[in-house]
Amino acid sequence: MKIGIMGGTFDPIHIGHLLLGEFAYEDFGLDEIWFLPNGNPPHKKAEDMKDALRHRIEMVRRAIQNIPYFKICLHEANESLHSYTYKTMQELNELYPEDDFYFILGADSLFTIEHWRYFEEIFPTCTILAAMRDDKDIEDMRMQINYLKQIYGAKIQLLQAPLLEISSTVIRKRAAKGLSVHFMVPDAVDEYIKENRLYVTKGKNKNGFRQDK
Ligand SMILES: Nc1ncnc2c1ncn2[C@@H]1O[C@H](COP(=O)(O)OP(=O)(O)OP(=O)(O)O)[C@@H](O)[C@H]1O
Ligand SMILES: O=C(O)c1ccc[n+]([C@@H]2O[C@H](COP(=O)([O-])O)[C@@H](O)[C@H]2O)c1
Repeated sequence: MKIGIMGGTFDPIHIGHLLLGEFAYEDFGLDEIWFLPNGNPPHKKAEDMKDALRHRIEMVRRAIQNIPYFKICLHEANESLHSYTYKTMQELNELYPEDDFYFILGADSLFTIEHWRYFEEIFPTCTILAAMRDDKDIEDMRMQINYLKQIYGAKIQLLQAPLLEISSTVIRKRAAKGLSVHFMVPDAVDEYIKENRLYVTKGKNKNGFRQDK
């Protein structure tokens, strides 16, 4: 099978993530997309992420529940260990030797990938599908893709999905102010955020969720 891996913090999952999954699925003829919530991402503050994993996972579950080719992969769902993409991808290749993996990411991730742990070891494990995002224009993307291909022998393809200026940060900020996040997240996620009062209180709330300034 051809499996797309949509890795993220998903704090919360939003329609930008889902559209990347959908376009990767169609344009590259993938069989399944696995949403991979990271447990304890090394690049985000541990104290900010504490206790939030359960909610992040539940929001992913609800967002994808009616789409048969979208699955959740809990390989990194461990709060007490840092999750590193090179390690996860090596392990997924060992667990599923018959399958081909496609790691889906946005432009911001493509431009910082050289700062990831043992990033060169990611390239033999998958094809990267890189989508445009925000301020990066297509020429910058093409140059970065060619650079990573030439220097590291990476397999990278441009993923052409609709440009959406949407981020989990904006959603958290709006929810914190009591503003609507309707249409930015699926209805089931919107309801979950409201029911659990995620992102709402001043300082850190009882769920340990981040509060953005
Ligand atoms: N609107 C978007 N367009 C393209 N790529 C996106 C978009 N939102 C997220 N991504 C990509 O999805 C992956 C997971 O993103 P993540 O879960 O960190 O969401 P985020 O919106 O970037 O979160 P935050 O605002 O908290 O940093 C990353 O590779 C990121 O580049
Ligand atoms: O392995 C690393 O060092 C590493 C550093 C930064 C990000 N990542 C992965 O990149 C994906 C997108 O990350 P993020 O921060 O945008 O949610 C997600 O799967 C992270 O685990 C991985």
